[in-house]
Amino acid sequence: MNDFSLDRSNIPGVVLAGGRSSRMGRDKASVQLSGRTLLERVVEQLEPQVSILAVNADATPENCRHLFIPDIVPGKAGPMAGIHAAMAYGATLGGVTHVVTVSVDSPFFPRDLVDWLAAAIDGPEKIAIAASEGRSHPVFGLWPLKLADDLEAWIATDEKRRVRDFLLRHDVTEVAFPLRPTRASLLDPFFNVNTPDDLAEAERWLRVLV
Ligand SMILES: Nc1nc2c(ncn2[C@@H]2O[C@H](COP(=O)(O)OP(=O)(O)OP(=O)(O)O)[C@@H](O)[C@H]2O)c(=O)[nH]1
Ligand SMILES: [Mg+2]
Repeated sequence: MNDFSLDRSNIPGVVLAGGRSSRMGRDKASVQLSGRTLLERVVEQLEPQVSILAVNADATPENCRHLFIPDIVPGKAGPMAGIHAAMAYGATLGGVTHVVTVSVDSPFFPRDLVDWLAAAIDGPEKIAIAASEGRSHPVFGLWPLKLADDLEAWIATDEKRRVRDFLLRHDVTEVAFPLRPTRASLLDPFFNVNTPDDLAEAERWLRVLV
């Protein structure tokens, strides 16, 4: 019998806001979507879902008013470096087993993200990852702190450091989220703002949200 029970009241949240933003051409965290930065929107969406919130990147984002945790692995090593920093941060807090991560460039992610990811955790080494429309979104995950050492070793040796390759090593559950009804068509809640065109599309979605 599995007697592990995740403490839902003690899940820290980390916004991954690093990377190159090469497709956007400027730092995505400080890009404005209808008068507010992507970082502010994502922080506001995550804050009520977690016990404490931190912002992570390889370098401090502009005008960041939140608790900031830098990547420990240097050199813009990719999202897994941010997830590693998030795990290390979780380990500095008492009684934490899992930490949740979200991406700074997905402003419409679900308000019940953490509840549903948490419901899928049935062991201290289980990872839960979000999915929609049959695709997984592994940057939206609930990560066991127990995997921090394995992740650190993997980052040091894996050349590509793809999130999906790390997941292949571990016990992972995908949690499928529904599309969000709007006044227009259905919105994928994990819609990702990578380019200036995506930003214009996000502005259009904002106008039809209900
Ligand atoms: N901490 C940290 N986060 C990262 C790093 N690289 C990407 N991310 C985050 O991972 C998520 C997915 O990033 P992408 O949109 O794939 O890539 P990007 O580097 O931000 O942008 P592109 O250069 O256009 O690919 C976002 O939340 C990024 O902020 C990194 O080196 N460190
Ligand atoms: Mg992206």
